[in-house]
Amino acid sequence: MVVLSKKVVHTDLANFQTCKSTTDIFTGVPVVDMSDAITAKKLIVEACREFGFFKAVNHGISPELVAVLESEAVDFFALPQQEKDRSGPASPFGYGNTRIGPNGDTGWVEYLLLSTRPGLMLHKPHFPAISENLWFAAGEYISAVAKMLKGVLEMISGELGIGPRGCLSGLVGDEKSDSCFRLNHYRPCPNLEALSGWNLIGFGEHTDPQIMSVLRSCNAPGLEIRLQNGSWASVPSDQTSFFFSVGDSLQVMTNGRFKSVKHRVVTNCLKSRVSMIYFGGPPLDEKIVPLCSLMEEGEESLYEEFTWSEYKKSAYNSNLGDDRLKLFEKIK
Ligand SMILES: C=C1C[C@]23C[C@@]1(O)CC[C@H]2[C@@]12CC[C@H](O)[C@@](C)(C(=O)O1)[C@H]2[C@@H]3C(=O)O
Ligand SMILES: O=C(O)CCC(=O)C(=O)O
Ligand SMILES: [Fe+2]
Repeated sequence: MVVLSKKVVHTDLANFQTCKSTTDIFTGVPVVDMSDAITAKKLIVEACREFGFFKAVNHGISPELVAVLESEAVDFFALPQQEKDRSGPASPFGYGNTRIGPNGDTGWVEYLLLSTRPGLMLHKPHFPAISENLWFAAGEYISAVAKMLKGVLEMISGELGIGPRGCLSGLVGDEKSDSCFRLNHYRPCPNLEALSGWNLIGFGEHTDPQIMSVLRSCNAPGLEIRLQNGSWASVPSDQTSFFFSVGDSLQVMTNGRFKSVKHRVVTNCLKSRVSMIYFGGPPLDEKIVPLCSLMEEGEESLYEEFTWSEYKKSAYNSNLGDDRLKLFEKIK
């Protein structure tokens, strides 16, 4: 048995944030059956208004496609540290280990962050540790998930009665879209919980800056979302489903009708967790403004006008947990 002394906890793990352990499993995550399109679009809009988050089942994505990518990801993270480091440090793309972003954020996580923009995705020589099989599996997975996300955005615009067709879905999954893809690996962590009642943070609280993110993880717990009442809710893992989160850009495009969801990952001392997230972002020069067909008469934008490129730049100057939209709110 490995005994972890208090001293080790204080020295080796001092750079990582912790949070008070919660044992409650949240049972209120909205579940959307994608095979019933009429009901699905209503539920999606309701969920985006209330939680900025929902789980999609019967989504039609091949489990084999997902399993192959997961297995390639597991093999990648099992490589010797030196080998993985040859594809890093992430800046922002590439292999990263415990450092998140450029401004000193840390987490108990190692990851691979890739751009899905054709030119950047193909910059394989920069990432020598990524095998042909992993590139291929990631490419197939990204195409399938981007298509699913486009479908969800179509449903949202249909349900909200906004047009023209493709005004939302046309922004993601296109050649010019600035989307990215991330594989995260949370190693099992020292059992801090037993020692102190606190857990290590794998990925600190934040909102995603893009339009919508699509997350799939293996059957290991850890993802938490912040509810409107301010409490943290632990999302039960489900490796057969996809979790959709509203990002800051969609909050602006709906003029605050949808709220980007704060989320974080808390580590687990027993199971390692592998997650794969597709962040659907718009083209760099796209203006992020409320969709005019959604605005009621006399309604004003809550935000100053900005492009995705400006927002991204500002995001990369911020820390993970910052309220990034605050800088762009109109002062009343
Ligand atoms: C600390 C940071 C990491 C991040 C860029 C940032 O400066 C603030 C936003 C972070 C985030 C969160 C969602 C995604 O994981 C991500 C890729 C993104 O687009 O914004 C990360 C950025 C990152 O890890 O590079
Ligand atoms: O790994 C996860 O489950 C979530 C990570 C996340 O929120 C992110 O990478 O932006
Ligand atoms: Fe996130």
